[in-house]
This record gives sequence, C-alpha cells and structure tokens, in this order.
Amino acid sequence: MATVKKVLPRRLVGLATLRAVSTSSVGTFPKQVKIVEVGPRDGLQNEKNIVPTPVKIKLIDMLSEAGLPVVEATSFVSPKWVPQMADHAEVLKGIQKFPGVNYPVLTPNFKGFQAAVAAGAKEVAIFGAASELFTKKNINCSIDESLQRFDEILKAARAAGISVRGYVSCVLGCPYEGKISPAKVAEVTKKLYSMGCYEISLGDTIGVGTPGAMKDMLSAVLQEVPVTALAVHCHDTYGQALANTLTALQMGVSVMDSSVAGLGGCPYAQGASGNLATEDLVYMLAGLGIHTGVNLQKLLEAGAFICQALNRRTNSKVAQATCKL
Ligand SMILES: CC(C)(COP(=O)([O-])OP(=O)([O-])OC[C@H]1O[C@@H](n2cnc3c(N)ncnc32)[C@H](O)[C@@H]1OP(=O)([O-])[O-])[C@@H](O)C(=O)NCCC(=O)NCCSC(=O)C[C@@](C)(O)CC(=O)[O-]
Repeated sequence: MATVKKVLPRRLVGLATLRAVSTSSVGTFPKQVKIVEVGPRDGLQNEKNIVPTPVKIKLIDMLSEAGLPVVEATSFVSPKWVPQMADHAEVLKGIQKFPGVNYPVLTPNFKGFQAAVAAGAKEVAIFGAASELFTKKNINCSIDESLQRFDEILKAARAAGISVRGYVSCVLGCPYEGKISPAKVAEVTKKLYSMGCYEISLGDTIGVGTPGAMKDMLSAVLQEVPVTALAVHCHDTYGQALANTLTALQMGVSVMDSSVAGLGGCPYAQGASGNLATEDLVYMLAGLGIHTGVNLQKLLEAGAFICQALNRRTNSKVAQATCKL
C-alpha cells in the first residue's frame, strides 16, 4: 500500500485501498445488495432553501450514471406540507430515466398517487409508521386511517401495473412516543406486506437505534415477513447507521436505503439528521466483496456536485477521506 500512496493523488488512495481489500471472505452475508438511493427525496426534502429543479434532475441523472439501481426521485405530497417537493412532476418528467433503473416516488394518498401516475411514475412508495403520534404529525391521520388510504393506492396500483414499496417509520424509536415495541413494528410491516407491498423499508427515522435494538426489531419482523421483502433505512443521528445496516446485512437483509453525501432528515421528525451516506455503504460492501454495481468514483462526483450546489460539507466519511470539500 505504501507504493500505491506514493503514486496516487490523495483523492484516489482510498479507492486503491478498497480494491486491495475487496477479496476478503463474504462469510454468511448476501452476495449482492440492492442499494435504494434516497438522496434526491429524503436528502433534499428538509432543505430550507428551494433547490432548483435542474439541480435535482442533474443529481438524479448522475446517481443513475453511477450505477444505482433505484433512485427515489421525489414526493407527490402536499406542497403546503413539504414545499421542497412541490416540483415533483417537473423532476419526474425531466430526468433521463436510465434503462434498468427504478425511480419510485412517495405518495401519501390517492391524490398523490394519481398525480404521480400522470407524471409517468412506474413505482410508488407509501409511507406509514409504527407510531400513532408520528403518523399524525407526518401524514395527519391515525395508523388505521393510513392503512385504509394505502389500501386504495395498492388496489389502483395493481390495476395499473405499478409496483408499490412500503415504509414503516420509527422502527427503533419515535420523536414523540419514544420507545416503539418490535411487536408493533412487526404488526404494521405484516399489514403492508399482506396488502401487497413488494418490499418494506424499516426506517430508523431519528437514528437512535443501536445494533442490539436492530437485531431485536428485525427478529420480530422476520417472524411475520420474509427477509427477501425487507429493506433497512438508517439515519445517522447518533453515528450508528453503518453498524445498524451491517447488523441487518448479517441477518440476511439485502436491500439497503442510503443517501448520497449522507443528506437527509424528515421535516416531521425534529432533530433527525441525514441518512447513512451511500458512499460509506458502497465502500463497506465493496470491502466485504459484496456486489452493488455502483461505481464509487462516479458516486463521489454526484456527492461533490450536490454538496457544492447546497454549499454544504459532505457527511460521507469516504468522501471526506478521499477529497477535500
Ligand atoms: C398526507 C397529507 C397530504 C395530508 O394533509 P392534509 O392537510 O390532512 O390533507 P387534506 O386531504 O385535508 O388536503 C389539504 C390540502 O392538501 C392538498 N393535498 C392533499 N394531498 C395532496 C397531495 N398528495 N399532493 C398535493 N396536494 C395534496 C389538498 O388538495 C388540499 O388542498 P387545498 O384545498 O387546501 O388547496 C400531508 O400530511 C402531507 O403531504 N404529508 C407529507 C409529509 C412528508 O412528506 N413527510 C416526509 C416523508 S416521510 C419520511 O421522510 C420518512 C421516511 C419515508 O424517509 C422513512 C424514515 O426515515 O423513517
């Protein structure tokens, strides 16, 4: 490695090191992981200043170019609730739509679903929670009412041949209710699965979980829903996102949500910081010899682009280590 360091610029040393360790045993981990990039939606929804639509479109195109198989593009939510996502239709219509890449969009109700379909969405995501109070603050209804709304979306989506992903927020803690029981998470996740969501992403919305809590929660959910239908979505508020994601990986979960440059946060979960940085996830998975199809150099470029546009330092440790931002 000393020779490599002498000949490569600082920016590339990390990548060279990564290649050198990428042959390590994968143990019992999945051989392949699907990364769901949520930066253009989760990463930007909390930004105070409105990000210009062409910047959002360029970011999504750069992430697609980097090889991400799924890029969550925007939200068809009320612009009064989340003004940053008001340009949802322009964003969805403006992106290049790379072959083989999915661009799901968030839809909280039937109105959002109809608008998403009219703008060309081929996949939508419904978002519920394992906490009553968070559900009320986030989508202004109870958990039961949210499930009724989702059922309407799922039925219409099935008829239109549109795939539906589900989210369950607050799986490791709620900003309003505190501790959430694994049994409640399992109950809501099972309902979304039975209703027809092909994949359910378990969100540690405020990033309070630790690997032990992740293990207990997942153990409960796995009794109700097959591992192949699960994803994890970890925020990094307490610096636990990579460890929690690794725990899920060890338990067989092979779909991981993350956000370029570690951007993110939910407007209705005060104090929640960014998601796990996609760069850091890709680096870890490559080091374990797990295939993602993502080109880390191109991903770093996408991260540098959006950080420059937001005038923000990256939250990705890998980006910090490999370039000066
Ligand atoms: C669900 C609502 C709309 C209910 O909000 P509401 O006020 O109860 O809705 P309403 O049905 O009473 O309608 C009120 C107004 O909103 C309009 N409206 C109604 N629906 C829509 C729509 N789809 N698109 C555009 N406009 C809409 C509707 O037409 C009406 O307009 P007005 O007559 O006043 O002019 C609102 O609460 C909302 O938009 N919430 C979204 C909140 C949000 O986006 N949160 C962040 C995403 S979740 C998250 O980040 C967590 C996650 C997924 O990442 C995972 C994790 O980390 O855990």
